[in-house]
Amino acid sequence: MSAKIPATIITGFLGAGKTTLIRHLLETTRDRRLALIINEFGDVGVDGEILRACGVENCPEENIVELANGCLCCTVADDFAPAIEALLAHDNPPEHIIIETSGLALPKPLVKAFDWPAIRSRLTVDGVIAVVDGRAVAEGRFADDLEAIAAERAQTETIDHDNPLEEVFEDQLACADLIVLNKIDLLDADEDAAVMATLANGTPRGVKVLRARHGAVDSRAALGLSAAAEDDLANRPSHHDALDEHDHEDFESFVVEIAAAQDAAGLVARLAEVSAAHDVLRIKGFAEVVGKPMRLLVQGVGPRFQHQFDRPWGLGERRSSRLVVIGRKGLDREAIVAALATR
Ligand SMILES: Nc1nc2c(ncn2[C@@H]2O[C@H](COP(=O)(O)OP(=O)(O)OP(=O)(O)O)[C@@H](O)[C@H]2O)c(=O)[nH]1
Repeated sequence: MSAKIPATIITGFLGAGKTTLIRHLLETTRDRRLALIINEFGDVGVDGEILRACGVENCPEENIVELANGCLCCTVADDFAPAIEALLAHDNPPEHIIIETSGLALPKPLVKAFDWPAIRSRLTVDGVIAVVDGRAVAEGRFADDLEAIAAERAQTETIDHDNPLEEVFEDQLACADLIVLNKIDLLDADEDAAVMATLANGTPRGVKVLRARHGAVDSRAALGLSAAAEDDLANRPSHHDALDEHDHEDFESFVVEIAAAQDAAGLVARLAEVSAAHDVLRIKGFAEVVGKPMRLLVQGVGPRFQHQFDRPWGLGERRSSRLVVIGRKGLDREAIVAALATR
């Protein structure tokens, strides 16, 4: 039998920089044919679009698969396994598969899926990479007490689920074989040192941390870890170990279509305002700006927004402004839609 194909699972909280890291890996990995499986929360394929736009030779379009129906780990039989089958059936099957999980997904159930006979016989988890938003951690948004949690976890089977955001973040770190501390350009030296210390305390297995700006890590350090994570599940504690199925109900997303914006800066200011007022975690999508031949890519992570014109609208392409909004369960959808509709 031929050797198993390695798969790298990229996890990381919403907006941490997973897509940016993958883009960098696509552009800098020359020695093997890659495939991508992208799992997004919400049904606007923003990450898929960004990655397809790279147009790299060693990862042709037919090797980029988007699975937008819910979380990969819950749709293994229906979506994930068939997607793998299809990729491996290509004339030139990939030599390495990169899987981007949605920012709210727990990585461990996906690693477990590699234990399925049909997958296990052909693939192995080369490594789980957790991308960390350095700015968010510096602001104490996810990592105040990783050490305490690790200690508590060692003593008790389960921990009360009173903060799902932290749980997702901690599960991602606990499952990682490599941590990429991203967005260090947004940290001063003291913050950088503090975040590094927090991560060192919060990773039980002494996992290596690579620091990065815009996901720029050496692909030789990120791919080829040979971790065989599917054989090492016991060392990857999860808040959800006691549950058969994890719950996705803590978060929700919806897509909102708005009118063309008068100008890009105005649109972004409005989005930032709405995001802050309604405690939105993530907004991303493409928008039309009146009089502009190019479409605008808009990305917000909490209060920080970025925008750029990413490509011209195609001939005959319907110009629209569709944004996916992601937040904790209970988002005031009506109010958000109404606020975004205001010009
Ligand atoms: N300043 C700064 N911004 C970054 C860096 N890396 C990524 N970003 C920006 O952060 C935003 C989110 O990046 P993505 O790569 O889309 O993050 P993601 O983890 O794929 O997001 P989801 O798939 O929505 O969870 C984008 O606007 C990026 O341009 C970085 O190192 N520094």
